[in-house]
Amino acid sequence: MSLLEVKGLRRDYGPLRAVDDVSFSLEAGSILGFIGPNGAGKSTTLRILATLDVPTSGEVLLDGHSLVDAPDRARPLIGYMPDRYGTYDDVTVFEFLDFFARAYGLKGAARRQRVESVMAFTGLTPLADRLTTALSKGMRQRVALGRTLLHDPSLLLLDEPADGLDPRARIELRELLRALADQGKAVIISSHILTELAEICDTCAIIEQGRLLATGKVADLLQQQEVGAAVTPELTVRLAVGDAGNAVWERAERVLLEQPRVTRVAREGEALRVRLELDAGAGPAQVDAAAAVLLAALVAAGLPVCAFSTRERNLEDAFMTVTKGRVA
Ligand SMILES: Nc1ncnc2c1ncn2[C@@H]1O[C@H](COP(=O)(O)OP(=O)(O)OP(=O)(O)O)[C@@H](O)[C@H]1O
Repeated sequence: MSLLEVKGLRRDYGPLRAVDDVSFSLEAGSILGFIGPNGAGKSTTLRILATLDVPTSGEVLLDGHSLVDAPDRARPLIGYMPDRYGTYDDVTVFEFLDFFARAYGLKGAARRQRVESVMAFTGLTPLADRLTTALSKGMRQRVALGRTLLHDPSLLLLDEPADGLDPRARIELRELLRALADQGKAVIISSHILTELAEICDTCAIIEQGRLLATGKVADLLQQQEVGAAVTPELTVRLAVGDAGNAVWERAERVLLEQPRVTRVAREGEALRVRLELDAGAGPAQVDAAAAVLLAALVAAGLPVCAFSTRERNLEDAFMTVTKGRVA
């Protein structure tokens, strides 16, 4: 049996079905990305998994304990970080974590040791005596993550933890989450920042309007979406235009739009983004062949191509295909 089993979860708010027949399972040591646009039902699902809300119907088993029938048994196994978390005024990082360690019933030397080990893991030790209100968002978020780790839970539920973090803090968060998974914890992380989840997660669940549209390993999800759906790779073309101006860019756009597989050309700063449409099931070889035709056409027209690259299909493309582009 998996560490977490979610079966037919539903949550109605009056006439609104916020979560609609959601089922998935999660193994210890793995990271699941929960992707969906605003209002998709991510927070509601995570709140139910955190035992802060009860489902209208369905069942959740955590290590065999029902979250619905025996939430008290399951709670010690859960660490939950909501999308909005606060800290207290006039409290240092150490005091904040120590306060929650007391709340978890840790005592004496064991408590101090636990707080110190959580601070060391999250890189907060040098900031132990800083007021939490004086920290950057990335550091405050680490304090919040540290708080969820104090009782050494088996399942971590992190609601949009990467939201508002700068790129460096995101990379550091990713490394922390990977280390936690390596310790055997199961992690669910929700986000609408798709590309970032692709690098963090082992598996992904795409949710929209309360329903799971696709679940699976990130690599399988990408491959599945390519089978049966038209493949729409993008190319980036840069021209050594210098001061010659718009005429050259416009000529390049015209040449590209005359090519059979090109569906869209857009100028983005000093580059052209070119969208191709290939037949269902097309692979990297077909993308390369189509790209070679375009490059030859540009060069034959005497255009000064200085860079030309294809973009790999990523999780964002899979998401757009699954949701049929209804959401951004
Ligand atoms: N307590 C509530 N009462 C009524 N409706 C609610 C309640 N909580 C959530 N909803 C509605 O349920 C739907 C799902 O909301 P939820 O917060 O789970 O989405 P989400 O995917 O987490 O989105 P976001 O990224 O915006 O937080 C939304 O339509 C929301 O308005």
